[in-house]
Amino acid sequence: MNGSDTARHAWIDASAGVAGDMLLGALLDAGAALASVRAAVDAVVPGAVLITTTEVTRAGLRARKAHVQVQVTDPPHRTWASIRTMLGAAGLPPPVRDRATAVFARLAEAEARVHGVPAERVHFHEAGALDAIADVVGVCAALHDLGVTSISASPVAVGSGHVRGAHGLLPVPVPAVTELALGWRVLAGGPGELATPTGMALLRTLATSCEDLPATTLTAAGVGAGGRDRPDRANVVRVLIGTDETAAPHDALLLEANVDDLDPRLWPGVLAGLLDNGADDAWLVPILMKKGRPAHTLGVLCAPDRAPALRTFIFEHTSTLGVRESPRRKTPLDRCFVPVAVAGGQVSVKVGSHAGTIVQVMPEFEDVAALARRLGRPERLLLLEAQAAAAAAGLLPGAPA
Ligand SMILES: O=C([S-])c1cc(C(=O)S)c[n+]([C@@H]2O[C@H](COP(=O)(O)O)[C@@H](O)[C@H]2O)c1
Ligand code: NI
Repeated sequence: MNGSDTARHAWIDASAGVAGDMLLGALLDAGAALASVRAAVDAVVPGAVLITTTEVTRAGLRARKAHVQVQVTDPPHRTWASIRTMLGAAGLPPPVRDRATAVFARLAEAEARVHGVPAERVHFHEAGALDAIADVVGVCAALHDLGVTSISASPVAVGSGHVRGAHGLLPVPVPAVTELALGWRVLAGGPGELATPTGMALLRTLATSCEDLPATTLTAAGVGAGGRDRPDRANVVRVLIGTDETAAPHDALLLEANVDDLDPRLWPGVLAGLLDNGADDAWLVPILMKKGRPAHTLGVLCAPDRAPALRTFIFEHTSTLGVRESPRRKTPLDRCFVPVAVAGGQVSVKVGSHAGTIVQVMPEFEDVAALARRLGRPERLLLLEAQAAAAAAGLLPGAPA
């Protein structure tokens, strides 16, 4: 994943439609590493699919086509419940696992409503299941690799007419897309099936608002191709990624809970687990509660899209009966990490700047501690040496960033 913790917003242009492989192609075209995508998909369905890309043209525009080739003969039918288990057991980075699970849950709920069966019993058919796993896990891994922290999307062209599939002739938008589109702006946009269930489930789960391209500093763009080439309109999904270089305040949520009855030995694991699950920060404040009980307030700061997973984590790992939350404005400094050499090794130095001037220079303490252990030297001295090395490299408060 991109090493910086700068906020990155991805805007999906679905004005010509959306499908899972188109979105995957667009994110790979925007710079996501194919190796990261393959590793994530392979962790869920080892050796079952091969993902490649080719450059193609669609109505004369260059675009990247993602190909998902199924490598196994006779793949099994998979229920939503079995896919959820596979995603949970694959050892994916938590944001990838949680986003992919949420997308499949939404897809399964839509199919369940359309077919009138419980979501737990929804089947993803044979090769289609592997295809959908590759698209969903691949897209979530690509977003993670690109360091995307928030997503919005345009209105979606869903198509018109009819399409022939496992259920015979279906009207377009197909029923699952119609379910998934509830609450989103859509238009026909042309003949044929322009939005597929997997593409629509990805968009509806990952994007938090339907909007025109928001004001941003564009840093990357990718074009993902659909299967067919139409002369009248490029059959593509575009992804535009912006980085807020001025580090303007952005939305965050503060989750809080007062707890007076958790075994104190559990708290370090809780705080570490919250950070592993995407919290920006997690801390405890000692308090005196009702009835004179010594207790703690757990505080968790996070991006809004991480709140559902973090709320669940708090309920599973602490004894609280509720979590309150409040919106916060965050103004982060622009940050980057610079490696500096010290006797016997290297330490990463976090450099914070504001309006083009360095204001904070701090060696990463974990690096210092690890090097001190390896060299058998005092942490205090290595910390001073790293600060001196940073200063010698011109990394000083007041210097231009
Ligand atoms: O297999 C099923 S249950 C199925 C349901 C529906 C409904 O709308 S219900 C639609 N389809 C069609 O399958 C292909 C593949 O879709 P992906 O999302 O996997 O790309 C597509 O044409 C759907 O309309 C299948
Ligand atoms: Ni269906």
